[in-house]
Amino acid sequence: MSVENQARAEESRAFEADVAKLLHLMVHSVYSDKDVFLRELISNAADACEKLRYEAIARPELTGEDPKPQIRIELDKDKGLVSIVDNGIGMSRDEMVDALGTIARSGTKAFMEQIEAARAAEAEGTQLIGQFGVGFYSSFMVADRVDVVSRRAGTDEATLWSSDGKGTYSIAPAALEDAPARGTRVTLHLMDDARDYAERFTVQRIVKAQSGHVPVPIVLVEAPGAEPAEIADGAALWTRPKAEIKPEEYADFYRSVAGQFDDPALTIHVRAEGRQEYTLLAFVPGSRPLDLFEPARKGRMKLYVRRVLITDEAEILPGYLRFVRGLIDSADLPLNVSREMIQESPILAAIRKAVTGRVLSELEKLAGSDAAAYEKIWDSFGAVLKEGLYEDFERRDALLGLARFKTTAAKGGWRSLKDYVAGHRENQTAIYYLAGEDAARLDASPHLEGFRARGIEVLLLSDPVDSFWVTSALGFDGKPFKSVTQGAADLAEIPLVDKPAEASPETTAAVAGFIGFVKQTLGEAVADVRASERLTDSAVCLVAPDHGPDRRLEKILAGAGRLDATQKPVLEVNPRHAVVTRLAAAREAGAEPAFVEDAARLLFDEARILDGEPPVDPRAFAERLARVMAKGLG
Ligand SMILES: Nc1ncnc2c1ncn2[C@@H]1O[C@H](COP(=O)(O)OP(=O)(O)OP(=O)(O)O)[C@@H](O)[C@H]1O
Repeated sequence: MSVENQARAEESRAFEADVAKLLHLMVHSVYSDKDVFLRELISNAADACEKLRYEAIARPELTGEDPKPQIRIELDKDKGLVSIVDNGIGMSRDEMVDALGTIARSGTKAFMEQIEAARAAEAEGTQLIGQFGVGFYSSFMVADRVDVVSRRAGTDEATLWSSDGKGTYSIAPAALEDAPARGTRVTLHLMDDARDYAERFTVQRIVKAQSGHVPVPIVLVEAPGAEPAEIADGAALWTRPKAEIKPEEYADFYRSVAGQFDDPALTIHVRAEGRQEYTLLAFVPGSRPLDLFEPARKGRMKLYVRRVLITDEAEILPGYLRFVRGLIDSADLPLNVSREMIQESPILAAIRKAVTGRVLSELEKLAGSDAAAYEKIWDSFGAVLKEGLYEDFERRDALLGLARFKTTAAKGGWRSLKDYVAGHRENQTAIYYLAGEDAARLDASPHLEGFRARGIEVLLLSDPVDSFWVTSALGFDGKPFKSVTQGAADLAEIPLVDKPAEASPETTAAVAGFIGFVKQTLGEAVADVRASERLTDSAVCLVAPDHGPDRRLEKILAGAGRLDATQKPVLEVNPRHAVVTRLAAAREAGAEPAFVEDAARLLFDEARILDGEPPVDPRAFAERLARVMAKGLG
């Protein structure tokens, strides 16, 4: 043996820091339902079989005389052992070090953060945590030692990985007679309180409930030397006729394919014939997966070609549908070319298009038939779907039709644009919106006063993505989107709800003079100062100039360094407000100019504060306020 090989022969290694942390959490278990470890190991075994099925197309010698994929669960009650054995692709020594000593999956990192946050807050985190699968490491919830022996297909080397989950693992060559002829054996040395998992009935129950539909047959060997008995037939669920599949079967399959624990909110199972022939089995999850807002925005759809798994992260659906889980099985794609070539095939491009359209039309159908179920989906995934409004020009109208909004009239519920337009006021020419941080705060914004007084509904847009699409969308049903914080509000044509229609009272000469004075005083700080049409109760507010970007969008762009200088705002003054009319009258009557100037600057700062910004100069603001109050007290 060479020196180098000797050094590689047996080693003890420390887990990557994140793995150690995850293992610690696993052992001091956060899961109430420990059964999940079996599902995770079976799913890894099935993936390994499917990977081999694919590699064997180009290299049939890899499967040799044992072409039929199989997962075997072996129990040894006396010794407290349970083993999951597969004849899949197997792992080389290096692959084992990579796969079983690090965390590759982004969802797992998010999962850990979630647990830690829940623990820090001493919150009831387990409910939430129980919704996510965490892979191989979950074995350590039930085992105090895990041995993995693996032999990669087509090689004559086997490796043994072993760990007690306490910070280190060992890795060493294994004798071929101790390893499967091909594939992997994972052996769990069960903890005393987990010995039940070596019982036939327990295992059968769990497999039936969680893994009955994995596309690889599963056999059970209930004791050393016993005859293997099939407990799952490995028939791919999606190849069966829809009418024969029960909702529970779909739900089980969804859980195993999506790694979720809930029920799907929507199941789509279609067999397309004609120009492209494929089967789509897709699910909208019942709750948000943890990696939903990962910057990579990766989808998790599996791509099969005639039941051979090509990849489990195929880019089949656009980024804004990344929450949809499931698979496509195509009959037309070529199998004997590389994965990359399959993914670049024009046939797949056509399938992508058709499948995206199909998912959207199924969502629309649900919105029509069961509004409450659809709104629940919107609650979870609306913010993601809205990304499509600026990314997918072709489907923008369909997406606008699917969109739901909080509005000033919706009383906490959701409104569609169709309903908004149907309820529009006489002479109303636009769909009005207000964008900002949270819907409740938006609802209290002074900009809405004039709209409320006229019974005009305003969309309250509080998702970060809103400011992006709303400025590029052309409109809906012929009506443009218009921000209530932008430009002059031409509301004069729309009658007030409570009072008889009347023109706004003439701005008196004194008020006009005062507004001119404010403008002169503020000078370069504002683009303009004008009498407001939109205010009824508040004295002042800030708006964007007629042709400038919405003020919130402007803040986002400036924050991201994509806008050099922000535009100056327009200060709108309510000519009917008591403070304004009395200040105007006082000025006419010869009040001290310094006092009126203080008041003018205070009004500007008041408008900034209402917009969530600090006064221009907090110290000067405090001094002015003190002077004006002192004067008020006589
Ligand atoms: N039975 C097995 N055969 C071959 N490789 C395996 C087997 N079990 C685990 N692995 C390897 O170990 C890796 C880590 O497994 P783990 O269950 O932690 O996450 P994962 O399977 O990648 O994630 P997911 O469960 O989301 O697919 C796998 O990606 C795979 O490369």
